[in-house]
Amino acid sequence: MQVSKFGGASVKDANAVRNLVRIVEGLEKPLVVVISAMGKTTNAMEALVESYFSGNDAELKERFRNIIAYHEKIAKDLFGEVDIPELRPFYDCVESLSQRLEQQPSLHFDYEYDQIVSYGELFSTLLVNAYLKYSGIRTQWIDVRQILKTDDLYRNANVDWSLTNKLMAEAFTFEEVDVYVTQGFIGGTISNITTTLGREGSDYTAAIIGHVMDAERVTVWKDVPGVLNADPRIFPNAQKMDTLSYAETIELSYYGAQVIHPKTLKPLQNKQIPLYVKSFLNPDLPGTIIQQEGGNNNMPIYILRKNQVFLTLSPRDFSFITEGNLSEILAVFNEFHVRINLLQTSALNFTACVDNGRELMPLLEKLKEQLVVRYNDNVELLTIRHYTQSIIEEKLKGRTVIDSQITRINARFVIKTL
Ligand SMILES: Nc1ncnc2c1ncn2[C@@H]1O[C@H](COP(=O)(O)OP(=O)(O)O)[C@@H](O)[C@H]1O
Ligand SMILES: N[C@@H](CC(=O)OP(=O)(O)O)C(=O)O
Repeated sequence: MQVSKFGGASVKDANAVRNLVRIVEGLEKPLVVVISAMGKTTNAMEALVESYFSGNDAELKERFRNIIAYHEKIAKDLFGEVDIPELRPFYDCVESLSQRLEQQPSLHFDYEYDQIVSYGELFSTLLVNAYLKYSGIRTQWIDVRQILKTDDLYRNANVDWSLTNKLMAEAFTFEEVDVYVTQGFIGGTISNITTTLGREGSDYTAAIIGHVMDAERVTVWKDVPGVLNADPRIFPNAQKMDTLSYAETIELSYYGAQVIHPKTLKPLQNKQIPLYVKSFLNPDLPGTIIQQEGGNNNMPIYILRKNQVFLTLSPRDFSFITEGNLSEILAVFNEFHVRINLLQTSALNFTACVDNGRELMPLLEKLKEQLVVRYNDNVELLTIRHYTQSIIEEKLKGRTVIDSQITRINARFVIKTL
């Protein structure tokens, strides 16, 4: 069997869904199709959670209406009308979200987040499944929360592999079914409480299913021709790489190349399942193949992480940074779920480049209890893999460098945002 994952951009409107159906028609069966929320729905869902949590009722209602109207328009464009039995499951799901939003939130933000944001994937899979069926494909919709089991670390849940193995093998039998349609990004605890796997986690879901079901291959369908040596939105001359090793790809995603979620590679590498990154705009093109032995090219690769904050922490009493206080500082970052993208230490300073998210301010408050905290926001982190001196000079021309870290393969620079 195979697994194909379609991200938000590939289901952003009715034409995109029709294109997905054409691709699915052409793919070898049996097949599991993993789908993300439509377009930018997860961002809209996050905004909905903010309104819900802050108790802003007017804003909540407005945001809810907009999300439903967006999905309804896609349904209307696909089916011509919305009052049809095929769309019943979708409307039941809308009703269930509406009822949840009527209730008072608990005090647990991450829990509430997962319960609400997960509707993005439920809506998209219900609509796409209805349209695949309507187009004559033998599909079945699967609620992934019943078979992808996790712990209850909301917003960043960990997979329970043995339970997931058992439940997926029981669910994906392919009896009178050619294509299962299921959700990326979300899972469920053993008590059936919804969890999520971390933003952009649908690639990871495809890899989990591929691993558990011993898939021949996993394909992620993107709006780019494959993995490029840079983000084409930032570096327009970016070139596609035909093959990559798992190891090189995991490095790229670790440093922040948005195209693949970093957790995706391990489940595939462990079973030597090839990962294809292909364009849903040009499905006949070969894309990038990621497997054990990738191409042996040393093409320079550029990864720019935007919206970073550069932190400098120093002990209050001039005591120097030791292994002991280092481990305490790192434990605080871990506790607040703030990922360190670049780390350096000196006698008196601990410096780190981190994402500028909602967890940052509470983290800084906690660190200030023990340390002097200084920070510089509005910075970016540029990583150049397989660099040369002339490439560094070219890319840093006119930029203010705040910090740098150079190893044999990577040159990394914290630079001021232009
Ligand atoms: N090295 C890269 N190669 C290809 N695309 C990249 C790279 N780095 C960043 N991107 C961006 O990743 C986007 C695709 O990934 P993503 O938005 O996560 O897709 P999806 O939401 O469909 O899974 C592209 O539109 C591209 O702008
Ligand atoms: N919808 C989720 C999961 C995801 O992976 O989406 P996409 O495949 O569109 O990046 C998110 O936006 O985080």
